[in-house]
Amino acid sequence: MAVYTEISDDELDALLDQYDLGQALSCKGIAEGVENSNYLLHTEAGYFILTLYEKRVNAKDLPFFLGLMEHLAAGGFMSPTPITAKDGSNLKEVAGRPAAIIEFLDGRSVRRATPNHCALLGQTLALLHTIGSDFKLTRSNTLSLASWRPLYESCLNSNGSSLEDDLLPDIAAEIDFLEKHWPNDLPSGVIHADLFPDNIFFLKDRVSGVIDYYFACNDFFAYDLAICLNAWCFETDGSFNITKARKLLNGYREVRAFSQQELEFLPLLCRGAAIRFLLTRLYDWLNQVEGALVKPKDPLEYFKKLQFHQAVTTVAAYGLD
Ligand SMILES: Nc1ncnc2c1ncn2[C@@H]1O[C@H](COP(=O)(O)OP(=O)(O)O)[C@@H](O)[C@H]1O
Ligand SMILES: N[C@@H](CCOP(=O)(O)O)C(=O)O
Repeated sequence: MAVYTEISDDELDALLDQYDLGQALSCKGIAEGVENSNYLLHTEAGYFILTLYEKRVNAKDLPFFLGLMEHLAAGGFMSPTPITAKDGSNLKEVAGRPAAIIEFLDGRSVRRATPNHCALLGQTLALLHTIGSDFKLTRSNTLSLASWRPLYESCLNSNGSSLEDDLLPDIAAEIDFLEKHWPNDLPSGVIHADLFPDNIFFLKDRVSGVIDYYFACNDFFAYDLAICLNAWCFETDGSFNITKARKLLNGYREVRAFSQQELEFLPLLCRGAAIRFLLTRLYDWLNQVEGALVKPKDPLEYFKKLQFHQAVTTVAAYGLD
């Protein structure tokens, strides 16, 4: 359960006094997520998500994240909208943390994605890129290439286990490689940057919600695809499911066409996406927050994904001709 910050009844009442949502009927910590504290808030006006922003979220980025959610929803995308308080703002403070109340979306994330879910994911991602393209605010990707070496170095300085130590030379070599070969001119715009299966809700055969915009930024569209290939197209035994990859990529290009260059760079972008999640997971593994109700994610899973992409030479490995 990701709850780093507890809120008292008085703090909750004081927050709700600032909204037109009536009194709180219940407020329960949510048993998913790793980044922020999330509560399922039930008030006289209905159900909402109360999010308290934690360590990785810089308060100065919140207008970008909350504004993006509003922009996407206004464009017909299935993003929740932040709720506006009586004073017109959508950002408040609770228990010393920045906080927002967000529209609750129906639907469920899938535990075992099928190829059909991957096709819907591809269409949805391309829709997000298209609708997001005229969003006026910008935010650079603070977890891209430039951040990987400092993140790696901070892992070196932690007291890790011998298992992590064994990986470190390979990670260093990979960062060297990525620094030499990372592209600097691919089609770019607003990307989600964390579109894992827990961040999409489905209702029957359609996508009913896309949540968790707290890594969203401006970066290569194809990097977002690389993140999704990693998060959705490997099975629990570590094998790569080429059918899911093909469905994801074909679903995407039904809505937005790839350039030849994007396809050529896809294997490299997948390596970068694997290093990004490997490093943040490793960092979190080595720096667990005492007393927090959260289950850290496995960094090794992303080391194995990295090894798969290191052996890829063309997009044929991802199911494309
Ligand atoms: N708008 C929403 N509607 C319904 N449930 C939500 C919504 N936002 C978050 N949740 C629930 O809260 C969980 C954690 O949210 P998430 O944004 O992924 O947290 P974190 O930022 O910590 O990763 C989700 O898995 C989902 O169960
Ligand atoms: N998706 C990341 C961790 C961030 O999790 P989320 O709860 O914000 O989706 C990972 O798997 O490492």
